[in-house]
Amino acid sequence: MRNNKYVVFVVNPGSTSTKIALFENDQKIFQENVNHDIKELQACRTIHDQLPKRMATILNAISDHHLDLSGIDAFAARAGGLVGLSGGVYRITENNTLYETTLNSNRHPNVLGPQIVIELAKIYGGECFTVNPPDVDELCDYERVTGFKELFRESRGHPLNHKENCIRYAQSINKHYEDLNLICVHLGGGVTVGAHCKGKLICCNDCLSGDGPMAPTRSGWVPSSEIVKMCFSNTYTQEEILNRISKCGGFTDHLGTADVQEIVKRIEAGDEYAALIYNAFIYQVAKQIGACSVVLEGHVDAIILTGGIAKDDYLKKQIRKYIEWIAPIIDQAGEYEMEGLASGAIRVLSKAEPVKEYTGIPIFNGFKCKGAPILKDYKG
Ligand SMILES: Nc1ncnc2c1ncn2[C@@H]1O[C@H](COP(=O)(O)OP(=O)(O)O)[C@@H](O)[C@H]1O
Ligand SMILES: CCCC(=O)OP(=O)(O)O
Repeated sequence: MRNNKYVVFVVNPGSTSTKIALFENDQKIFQENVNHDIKELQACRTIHDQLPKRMATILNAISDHHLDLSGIDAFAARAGGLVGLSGGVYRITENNTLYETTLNSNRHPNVLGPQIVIELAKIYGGECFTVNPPDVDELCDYERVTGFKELFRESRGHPLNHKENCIRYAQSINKHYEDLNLICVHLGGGVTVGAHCKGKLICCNDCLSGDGPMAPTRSGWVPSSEIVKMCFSNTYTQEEILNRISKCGGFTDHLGTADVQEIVKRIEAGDEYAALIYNAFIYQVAKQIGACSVVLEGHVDAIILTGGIAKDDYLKKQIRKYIEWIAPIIDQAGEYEMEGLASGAIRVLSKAEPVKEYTGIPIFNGFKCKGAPILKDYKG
């Protein structure tokens, strides 16, 4: 502690950026967002090969900005690559199951979070946590059912940012998150559109599995039979196809960049193909918002737009035309992931909330109804 305040350093490795921030209690005293060149990241064979670059970015920022980490209480990082789990704050240590699981996952750069904070804690001291990881799973059963009896849908997205945005919006109108029905739209390197029904994220696209709208670095939905044909064409490796779905599909595939500001400049300069792709993206996001409004049976208190792309005025103008009839649109462009990570760590440090230990046992263990296949037959 410093001056009776908890000191927490936050690390957020995203698909297009590394964000860091320093908090004293709920006061953010420093934040830096480093946007990486997507081609440079893709040149790394695995996500784990990105670690030295991301680590150097962070250590340079600490030294360039003379950040004082003395008396640090905790490091909090976005993590990922876990099985479906309940929401909350999870401990990270060098030999716990959570840490080991992220070492063995290559799905998204957020799996680097635990390694980064463990290294920082070795230098500066302090405990390590992650908060509401992307794998938090509160889906309703209808969301899980697919047309293949051995496959079920999982939730993988941005619950940290979704929930922090919903909580803050609820507070702004003197209500509780648990009293409202909200649609939260995270528009970042990955894109998720979720229906929050009285405090539970009951419907959300899995943005790492080709589900939902396309995104700067994700394919989104693509007809399955066409992908199957590509898989068996002897032209692509499994890794190449998976990468196109979850790492370099979407804007990167079509336009060679994940940078929306660059795409908007191209559109303004008359690039018709860039306009087609970006307008189709806006249409796909709007369509998913419509789907969420149906899930909530039309009782939608607000639609919250968040994430880096929500800063784009053109997108906000265009999307409004499709969705303004559903509910008020709340502009919360940017994100509250850093605040969500810091406040989770502080809740645990101050004993306002118990810390959880990750077990590696998935929260969903099969449908409860008579006649449903037993879980070992499913592949999530
Ligand atoms: N001012 C802006 N206007 C439009 N797009 C932006 C702006 N700032 C960032 N973006 C876009 O937002 C996306 C990254 O969003 P962000 O929420 O920071 O993502 P992540 O954490 O997933 O890397 C990128 O496509 C980036 O080009
Ligand atoms: C694992 C899903 C989280 C995600 O997609 O994050 P980014 O949008 O930061 O890539």
